[in-house]
Amino acid sequence: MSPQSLKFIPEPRTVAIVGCPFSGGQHRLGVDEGPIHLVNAGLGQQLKDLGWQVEFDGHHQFEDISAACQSDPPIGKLKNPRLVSNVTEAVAKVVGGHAAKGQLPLTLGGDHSLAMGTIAGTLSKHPDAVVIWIDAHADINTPESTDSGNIHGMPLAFLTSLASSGNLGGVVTDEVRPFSWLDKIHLPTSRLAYIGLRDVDAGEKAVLREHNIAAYSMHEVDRYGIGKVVEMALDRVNPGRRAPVHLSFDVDALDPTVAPSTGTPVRGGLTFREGHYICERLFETGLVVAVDLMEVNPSLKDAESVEQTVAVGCSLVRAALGETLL
Ligand SMILES: NC(=[NH2+])NCCC[C@H](N)C(=O)O
Ligand SMILES: [Mn+2]
Ligand SMILES: [Mn+2]
Repeated sequence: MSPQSLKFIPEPRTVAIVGCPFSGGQHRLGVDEGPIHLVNAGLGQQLKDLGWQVEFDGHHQFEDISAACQSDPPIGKLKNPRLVSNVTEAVAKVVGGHAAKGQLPLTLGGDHSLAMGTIAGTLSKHPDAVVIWIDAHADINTPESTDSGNIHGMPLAFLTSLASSGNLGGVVTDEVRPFSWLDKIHLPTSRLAYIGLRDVDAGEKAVLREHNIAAYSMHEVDRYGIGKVVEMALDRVNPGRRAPVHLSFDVDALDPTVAPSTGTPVRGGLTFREGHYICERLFETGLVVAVDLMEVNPSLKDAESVEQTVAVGCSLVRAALGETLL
C-alpha cells in the first residue's frame, strides 16, 4: 500500500523535524513540552526505521522573540499577539526553508497557532497545496468572533484572510502591526478540509456555512465511516488527487480516552484506528508535503496518560510517513 515514490519529495526522502516548544497561543502551561517528549520517545529513530533520512537541529526555543515580547498587552481580545505573530513568522521561515530543499517538514507543537507558520511555510514552496485539518475544533475564529482570545483558536482565519492585521479588534500603535507578515499569505477556503469536528463555536459554524468549507464532523464519521469520509474530503479539495497535501493534526481530534493529555479535550472523538487511518490514507496518496502534530501537553493528567498520548502522537506521525500494518 505504500506509494513507490512521493510525488513532491525527492529521494532519498528526508524528513526535517521542527520542534516548536511554544504555548503562547493558549493559556495552559506545558504544551511547550510536547515536542521534547515526542523526540525523547524516539520519534527520530522510528522514522529512520521507516527508511527516512532524518534531519533534526534541536528544538526552536524562540528565546530572542520571547525576550523582545516581554510586554505584550492584548490587542482587542487577542492574547499575546506580538509573541504569536513573531514566533509563527519564524516558524514559516524554518518550515519554508526545509520545504525549499525538498524535505518534508514535520512540525511538533506546541499549540495549534503554530500552524499559521507551518502552512505559510508550505505555501511558499507549494502555492497550490491543500490543507487537511484534523481537529475537534475549527480554529477559524476571527478577532471579532473569539470568546477566549486564544490565538490557537484562530490560525485558519488568518491563513484564509478572513482575519488580517488590519482588523485585530483594537487600536494598534506598534511600529510593525502583529500579523502583517501574514497579509500576503492566502489559503483559499476551497482548499481546506476538516475531519473530526465536534466543538465548533457559533461564529465558526457561520463561517463554515457561508464559505461552504469541506467540514466533516464526528457525525459524518459515524454516518459514512472514516474510509468514505477521507475520500469525500479529498474529492472536495483535491478531486484530481494532484495537489500537494499539508496535514495538520491536532491530537485533540482523537477521543480523550485515546489521547488524554491535551489542553482542550472534547469527548466523542476519533478512535485510535480512525486517526491512524486518516494518516495512512493520506500517505498512500503520495501527495503529502508537510505534517504537523500539535497540542500534545505532557503536563496534563497522570504519567500513564502522558505516556499514552506521546506514544499515540509518535504512531500517528509514523502512519503519516508510511508505516503500514502489513
Ligand atoms: N487548537 C485548539 N485546541 N483550539 C481550541 C479552540 C477552542 C475555542 N474554539 C477557542 O477559540 O478558544
Ligand atoms: Mn483542537
Ligand atoms: Mn487545533
